[in-house]
Amino acid sequence: MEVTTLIRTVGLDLLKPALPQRQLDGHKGTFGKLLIVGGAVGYTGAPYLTASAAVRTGCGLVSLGVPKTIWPIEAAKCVSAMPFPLPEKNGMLAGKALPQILEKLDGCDVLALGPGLGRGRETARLVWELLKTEKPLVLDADGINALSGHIDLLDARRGRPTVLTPHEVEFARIGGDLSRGDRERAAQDFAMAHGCVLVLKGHRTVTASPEGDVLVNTTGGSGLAKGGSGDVLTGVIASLMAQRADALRAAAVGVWLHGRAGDLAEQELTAYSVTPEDVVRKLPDAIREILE
Ligand SMILES: NC(=O)C1=CN([C@@H]2O[C@H](COP(=O)(O)OP(=O)(O)OC[C@H]3O[C@@H](n4cnc5c(N)ncnc54)[C@H](OP(=O)(O)O)[C@@H]3O)[C@@H](O)[C@H]2O)[C@@H](O)CC1
Ligand SMILES: Nc1ncnc2c1ncn2[C@@H]1O[C@H](COP(=O)(O)OP(=O)(O)O)[C@@H](O)[C@H]1O
Repeated sequence: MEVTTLIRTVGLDLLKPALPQRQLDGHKGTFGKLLIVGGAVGYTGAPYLTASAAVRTGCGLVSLGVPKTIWPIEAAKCVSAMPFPLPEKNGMLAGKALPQILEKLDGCDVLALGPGLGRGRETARLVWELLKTEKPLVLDADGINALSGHIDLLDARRGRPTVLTPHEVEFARIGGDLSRGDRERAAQDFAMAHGCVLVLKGHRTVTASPEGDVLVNTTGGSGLAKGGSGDVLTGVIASLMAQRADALRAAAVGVWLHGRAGDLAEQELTAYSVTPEDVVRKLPDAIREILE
């Protein structure tokens, strides 16, 4: 089937109605419960960045499941989220962690899976099992890598809200075709073929929906080209989904906010000196621009 690509640029017309409302008398449960699963020995920053960004973007309750060896680090860093320890093997989450993750997920609205997870056989199997959840899912980093050769597990989620956030190398690993040099078309083809919202990261990130929508982002620059920036983006998108934004809007607003926060951080600190933590710190100013 030939699909006409209608490419739209993300602007305030789309952003204003898509940002979840804050009910004045809402309590923490009103604003959603997010479970983040990730982290490994060597990747302690990634889950911390995801959790910080999720809290800063408005999610009511953020839980963070990490391998037990790194749990004391996350517990010390993430005072506004709730890190908990999980069984591990070789510094990465073990298959034995599955029942505990599922129990926690039962009480949550959204799962964000992958930041800093590492690439091992057992963690991949864990990802395969967690893909079966009915809950909305944001899959990033090594969560995406675990899909390599197992894309049928993504296809089986069709109809359930699923956002994938690959950079170009991760996109290629799961069958994304950039050989024509057309990022918009490649993202659209993938999203439609696999029934997910696909966020193809990079300068001018492309967000595509299973229905064929293609949204091109205009915010963000080279200050974001640092390890950990993508982990921040995952937290922003998952937080918006926990606040009941649908997957496409959460992805489009999340990408814009993340890029705009990066731009504002660059203005203050230069593109050289911005860190992913600075991007998290600038999220409130980016949110304010949508609200005003
Ligand atoms: N603080 C922490 O804890 C952090 C933890 N992290 C965790 O590390 C894990 C591995 O994630 P990863 O993304 O670093 O590794 P991988 O998937 O092998 O690909 C990366 C390589 O691909 C290449 N590349 C080429 N084009 C590219 C493009 N457009 N966009 C991006 N990359 C592009 C480029 O290679 P190069 O150009 O150097 O040849 C690049 O080096 C994962 O779990 C993640 O969450 C990180 O988030 C960092 C902070
Ligand atoms: N030059 C750039 N312009 C705009 N955004 C960028 C640029 N370089 C990187 N980014 C953004 O920064 C993030 C990097 O994510 P990723 O490559 O997954 O890094 P990591 O896994 O280390 O966090 C993505 O959201 C990407 O779109």
